Amino acid sequence: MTDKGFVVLDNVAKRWKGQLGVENITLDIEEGSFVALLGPSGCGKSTTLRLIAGLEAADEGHIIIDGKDVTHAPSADRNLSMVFQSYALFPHLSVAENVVFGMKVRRVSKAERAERLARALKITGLEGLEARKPGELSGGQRQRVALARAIVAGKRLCLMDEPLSNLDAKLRASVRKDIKRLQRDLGITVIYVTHDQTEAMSMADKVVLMKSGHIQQVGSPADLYDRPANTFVAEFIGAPPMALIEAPVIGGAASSDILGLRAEHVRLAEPGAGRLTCTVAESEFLGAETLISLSHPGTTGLCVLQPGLAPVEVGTEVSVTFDDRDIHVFDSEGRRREAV
Ligand SMILES: Nc1ncnc2c1ncn2[C@@H]1O[C@H](COP(=O)(O)OP(=O)(O)OP(=O)(O)O)[C@@H](O)[C@H]1O
Repeated sequence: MTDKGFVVLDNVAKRWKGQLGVENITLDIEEGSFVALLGPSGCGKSTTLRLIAGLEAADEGHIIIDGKDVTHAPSADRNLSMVFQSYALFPHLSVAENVVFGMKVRRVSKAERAERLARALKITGLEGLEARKPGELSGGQRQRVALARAIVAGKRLCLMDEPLSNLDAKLRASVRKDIKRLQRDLGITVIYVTHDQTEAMSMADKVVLMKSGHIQQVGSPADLYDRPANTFVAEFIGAPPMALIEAPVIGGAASSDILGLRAEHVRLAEPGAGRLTCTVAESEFLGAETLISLSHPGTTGLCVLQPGLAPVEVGTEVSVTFDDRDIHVFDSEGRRREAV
């Protein structure tokens, strides 16, 4: 275990009546970084966040925040703020009252409240809206109020659980940028739960990808994309996900290895001149390019990207090729063969 990180989880586990929440969670989070907990529904993201927040008690392991063992400390003693997907705003209070509410409870002086409120409203672009009630705001504005409330708390650690999930795609993209900018400008540490890989990949310095209560890989977005630790990571990260191919399909020799290929590394070849002959299963025009999905026995998710609108008919045969250096190799258990 290292004691260097700002937030350290050492072999943390949580179970309910024997049912697994999370297990073997070991993390070392640097101060000032943006860490995304990513994974499919039920993988343990929220449980991990709630353990850090002190909303759940760990059954095993230790949680350290800013050098202090808080494993058994109540939430209020952990010196952090939280933002949830539900906004959790008081409907009968104005924007300003919602933002300063926590400070009032903590008996922060009136002058300081006013100063921190003005700063938070400016940072979140809510100036002029302070007298409105949450019901008179858009979803994005409400989410900004929740962010402003977390900012005025002035904590160095902010935990966010799917804060954008109630917003439409366009708003999500813009609030995503706001959150990232805020985190950078304020220099705070953010631990952010999401099931959306675009959100995690675009915002985080470090992504923690989870599955069934266990961490699969911790790394930068580029690490996860370029050097997935196993086939789960390979198929979870990237749109389209990495194609998986049984080794004998292209290798000739019988092997239980699984090979991975990203769409951008697959090229169309002259008929019969490529390494695989596949059938076009689907062709999707995405605007700048066309995503052509291919079917071939022993492969899943094989596809090729063509610039612009590619005139390829579903059901036709195409030959594809790729370079050996772009092939990822996983063993029969799905683990990456080279060190990650
Ligand atoms: N209070 C609880 N009692 C029993 N089991 C729970 C409880 N909270 C969570 N779990 C279980 O723990 C596992 C992890 O749940 P968790 O909510 O952390 O997942 P998640 O990745 O955040 O999922 P989602 O994206 O759907 O919110 C799940 O199997 C869930 O059913």
